Amino acid sequence: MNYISKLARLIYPYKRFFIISIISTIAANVASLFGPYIIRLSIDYVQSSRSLRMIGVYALLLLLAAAVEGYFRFSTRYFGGRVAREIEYELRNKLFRHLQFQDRQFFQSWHTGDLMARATNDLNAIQRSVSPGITNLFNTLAAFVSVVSVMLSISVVLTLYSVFILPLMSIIFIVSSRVIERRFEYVQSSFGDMSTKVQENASGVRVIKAYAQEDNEIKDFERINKQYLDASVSFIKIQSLLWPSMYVVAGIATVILLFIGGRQVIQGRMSIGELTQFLLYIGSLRWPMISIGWVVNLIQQGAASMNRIEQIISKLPSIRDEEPGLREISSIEGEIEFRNVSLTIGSHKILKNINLKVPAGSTLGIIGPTGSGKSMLVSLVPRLWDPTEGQILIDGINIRQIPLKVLRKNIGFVTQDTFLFSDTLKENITFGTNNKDESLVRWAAEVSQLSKDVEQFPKGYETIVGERGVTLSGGQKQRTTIARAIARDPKILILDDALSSVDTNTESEILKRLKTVMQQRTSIIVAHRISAIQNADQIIVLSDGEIVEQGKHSELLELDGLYASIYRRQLIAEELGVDEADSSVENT
Ligand SMILES: Nc1ncnc2c1ncn2[C@@H]1O[C@H](COP(=O)(O)OP(=O)(O)OP(=O)(O)O)[C@@H](O)[C@H]1O
Repeated sequence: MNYISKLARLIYPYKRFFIISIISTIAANVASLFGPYIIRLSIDYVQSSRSLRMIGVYALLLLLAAAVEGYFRFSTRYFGGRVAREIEYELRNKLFRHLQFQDRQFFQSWHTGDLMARATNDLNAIQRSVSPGITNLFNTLAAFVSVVSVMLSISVVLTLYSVFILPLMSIIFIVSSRVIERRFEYVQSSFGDMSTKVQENASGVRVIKAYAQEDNEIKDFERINKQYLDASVSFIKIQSLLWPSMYVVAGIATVILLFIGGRQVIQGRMSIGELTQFLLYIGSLRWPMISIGWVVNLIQQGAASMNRIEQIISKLPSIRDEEPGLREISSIEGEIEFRNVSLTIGSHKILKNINLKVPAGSTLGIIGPTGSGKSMLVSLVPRLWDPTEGQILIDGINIRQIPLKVLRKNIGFVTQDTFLFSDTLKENITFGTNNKDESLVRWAAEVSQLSKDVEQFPKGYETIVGERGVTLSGGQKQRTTIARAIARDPKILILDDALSSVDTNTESEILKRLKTVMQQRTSIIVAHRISAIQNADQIIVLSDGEIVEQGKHSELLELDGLYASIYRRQLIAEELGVDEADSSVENT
């Protein structure tokens, strides 16, 4: 579908405003015919009567014509602009909705800055293509029809000359708009690179400072900013060249018409007033003719931007509810089964033939060297990824048949990388639930052992945590995210290395409380420390994407394999008084 028909569909819901804008354009152009006509009358009057008596009347008429035209120009812009803004608003909401439902793979391949550029500059370009773009197209049409018909009534010869010269302006604009378009696209993509850089620097400021990389970052930013500057300069260069060339063409047109028209006046075939009126009409056609090219340019920019927006909007998330087969399920019990599950990304086999059953209400512990696939395995349960082979069942139902909303509503997932919103602690804890009760917040914070820290905060749960929680310690952030997961009252709780930043005492306090809370629920705990999972009903040891050992703590110790060796190392580390949990797993 071409861009104009896409725009027509977008404009349709606001057709009333759009039609008012078009009618106003026509009215404004008709009103604009009166000014030159009144001037002609006044010139001819002065010339023939040699008196200024009627000039006051003509001046008043001129003012009246200008006021009427002004009113309709306002109405054209207001209603046209309103339609364009409404369309921009709709598209921005649509874009945001789409982004919300995209999967992780999508965000891996798109940079934030690029997405930001699309949500701002590109939507703005689409808006401008409607108004002043499309509205100006109607203005040109109305101006051309009304002015040329009056010009014809004054002098056919002069009109024919004008009709040949004036389109030159549009042609120059259209030819150069191709170059403008290319340069504009480059400006847009440079802007995207620059936004990405600023955004990454703002969120990664701690790392940059810790590695003393400020100078390098500044240099790198200056390079990207320079690229943006160069792109913008080359864009404005061609744009600035354009206008003088337009005025040259307009000047030539006036000279030719003055010459031919002058001769007609001398020959008595035309009055001075008529020639003036004619020249004024030519002047008033200058902008509508130029604007044809400008409008083509705006529409091309809008079309390019629409393509960029559609690249996102048309992309269906690969993880979504798939009819048919979707079951009407409103709640789950929590039994989880992995059946021959494998996950391959690119050519990397991340999980290999996982078979595992976690009964409802039980606890599964997962341990294994770093990169062995623990996080990937647990992220399959809320369908953050889908397995490439095999299936995952909850209560015996393939999770692809469970509505995503129901599935995720029943899962409390504490991810490895803690993310907090720059809001209050209370809002962060109740993020996943509509229940904002103080008692719920206190209870969740008590279970996650955050409450004692909050007592020290002057504003308690109303404390703003700063962007991504910068004002909290790593352990406090982790415990806030645990509280957030518990506050949802989930049937399945997944802690992905969520106890790594708390000391072993706090860890055991949290686990003790969780045990009571999670009595009727299923828990999956991914950890590097054996202490976090040793009381689990079942433990699996992952290595290179495979389950290499499975059983209870005592059984795994008896097996004397990978698990037992991790355990021995951690015992030694504990005796030595160092927390070597992570390296023990890795070194094993
Ligand atoms: N988003 C991703 N895209 C592609 N590959 C990924 C992605 N995330 C992880 N991997 C790969 O999958 C493998 C398993 O990663 P995973 O995060 O599950 O390991 P892990 O056992 O949780 O490690 P750790 O203990 O360090 O958290 C790794 O080799 C990693 O490179």
